[in-house]
Amino acid sequence: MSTQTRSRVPVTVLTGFLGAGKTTLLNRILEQNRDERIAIIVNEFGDAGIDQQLVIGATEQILELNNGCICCKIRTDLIDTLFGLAAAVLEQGHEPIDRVIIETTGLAEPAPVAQSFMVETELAELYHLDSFTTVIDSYHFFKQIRMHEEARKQVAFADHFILNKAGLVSSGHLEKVKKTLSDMNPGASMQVTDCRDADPSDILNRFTFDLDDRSNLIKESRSEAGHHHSSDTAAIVLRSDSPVDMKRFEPWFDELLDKKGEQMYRFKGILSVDGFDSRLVFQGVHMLFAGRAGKAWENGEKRSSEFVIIGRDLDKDWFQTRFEECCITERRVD
Ligand SMILES: Nc1nc2c(ncn2[C@@H]2O[C@H](COP(=O)(O)OP(=O)(O)OP(=O)(O)O)[C@@H](O)[C@H]2O)c(=O)[nH]1
Repeated sequence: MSTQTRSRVPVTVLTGFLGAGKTTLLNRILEQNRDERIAIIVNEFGDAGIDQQLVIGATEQILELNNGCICCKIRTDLIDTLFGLAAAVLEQGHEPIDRVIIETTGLAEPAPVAQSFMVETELAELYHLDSFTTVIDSYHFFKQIRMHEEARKQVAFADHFILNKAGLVSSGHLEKVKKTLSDMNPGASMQVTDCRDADPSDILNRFTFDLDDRSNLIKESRSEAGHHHSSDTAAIVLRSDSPVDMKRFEPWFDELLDKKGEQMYRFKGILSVDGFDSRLVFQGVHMLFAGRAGKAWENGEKRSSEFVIIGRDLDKDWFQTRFEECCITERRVD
């Protein structure tokens, strides 16, 4: 490793399809590396800032690049953010940061992130791309690579794979996932690790990413005439300031998973539930989901709910109407 390499700030990119386990892995790294000053850059698909609320233990400011995919119009925002971080240290005397971790949206193509470092030579003088770790949802893997070009590109671009959710699949299934990954990207290393227990030293300071090695993929991505997500993929955000009535929400949600689970690639919600003093946080991928009690509402704090769904053929008006029907807009007098 050259002296120049050591003096540059390492940048780790966490990619992986929607719901693969990137935020879980990021939280694990943050919990285990409390001594480091880590700048976190997250970006989300759609107009929703829920991810920021799901990242825990972050000591640093989370820089969010919203309203788009990192590979589309906001690539300039990423470059500006990285220059801004460096300027804060070099020109404004802020304490130096030890590393940057970028968590891309599950629908991001990774090539344009690397391209920023290739094109912006000044950026490459300040930062060193450490690795592109792609988190694999072992359970939904085959469905995702069959249906989504973005998932295939994330596999092709990785220099390291984390095979997550291995506990949800048989050993035979897991072997097939491994074989497919090494056929698709023979050079990348892989490990089977639950993101909740991952050892950050397996992911950070790998310095295995080689820009030259990926230059063909980067060129390919640039030469594609415009970049398109699977045309029917969209994010909808449902909001309400009225408390959610769980007696109405639960049956609707069950019906939703049953009838529209296939179309719902990813969903996350933070709800203000009638009669509960804490937020209800839930999230899922297709038909699999989990919920928990989140942060308590402060006295006098404005309570509201947000439910984000990324999927295909989603009729926003229908979802919003049905969601509002689950909320208590006025007290009924029995
Ligand atoms: N069973 C199981 N669930 C997991 C594991 N890792 C993560 N999850 C769950 O999978 C869901 C998605 O995890 P996230 O870490 O939010 O995934 P993500 O890749 O950040 O999702 P997006 O940012 O929406 O693309 C959450 O409900 C997690 O609790 C795992 O190893 N096993």
